Amino acid sequence: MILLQARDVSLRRGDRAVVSAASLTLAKGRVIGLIGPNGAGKSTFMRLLAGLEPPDCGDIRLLDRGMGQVPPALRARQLAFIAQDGGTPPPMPVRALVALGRLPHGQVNDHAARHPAVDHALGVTGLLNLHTRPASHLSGGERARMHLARALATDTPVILADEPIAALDPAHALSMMQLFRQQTGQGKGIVIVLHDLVLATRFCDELVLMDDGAVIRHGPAMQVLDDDIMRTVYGVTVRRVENAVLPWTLCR
Ligand SMILES: Nc1ncnc2c1ncn2[C@@H]1O[C@H](COP(=O)(O)OP(=O)(O)OP(=O)(O)O)[C@@H](O)[C@H]1O
Repeated sequence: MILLQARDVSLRRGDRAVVSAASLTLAKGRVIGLIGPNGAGKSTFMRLLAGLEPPDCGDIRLLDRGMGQVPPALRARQLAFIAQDGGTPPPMPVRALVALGRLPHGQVNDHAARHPAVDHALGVTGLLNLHTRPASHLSGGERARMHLARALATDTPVILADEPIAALDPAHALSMMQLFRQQTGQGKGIVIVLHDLVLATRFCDELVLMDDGAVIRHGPAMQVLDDDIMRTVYGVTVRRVENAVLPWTLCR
């Protein structure tokens, strides 16, 4: 079942084509890693996929409707978007902020804060011990987990996460990727913007590689990330290393 599909979407900012005829198909139970160098257009493409702004041309469908036809309240129950930089959160307790994820379901205040989905989201993101702390006091990594918890509390079939592990230490990055993976067992589809190509290769079913606004490759990681692409797109060479913890290293 296709949850989200973009076909040939483009967007200009000023006189620049920031996204050029980009396509992506997200099926139920899949994790797509959206990768590419800085400035490739990943965050802009994610905003289009999230319906936060319409493309200049091309078509985006969420479940069975054109994105423009999905009422905002329904979209909020079908798709959760975790932005790259959520900014400093308000000084409300973590639990109350995560409970805002119940808003699209019409649940507010104590009713929302006591909802089992909120406890579940706090539990799986490891935030139960911080749930009374003001959200504004969290570290960058804790904040990233809180934004995921809020998305999980909404319980949407589609999750779009823009660099959700950028601020996480290795253990939390791993557990966050495992958590995304587990969500697919519940039928969700997930698109994650990632710069960590090791984790992208390990946890994503498919990679979509952008460069200069365009999707230049998509498919299984081993097909997308060959030495030629690493050199031409990322400007690094890959050196294979025998008997090392990682079997390869990157060099400039
Ligand atoms: N409002 C804007 N006006 C003009 N150019 C913009 C605007 N917003 C983004 N851009 C440009 O569009 C390009 C794509 O930006 P985007 O944030 O989508 O890239 P990205 O792949 O997510 O990058 P990163 O990995 O650094 O987060 C960049 O060159 C950026 O400077």
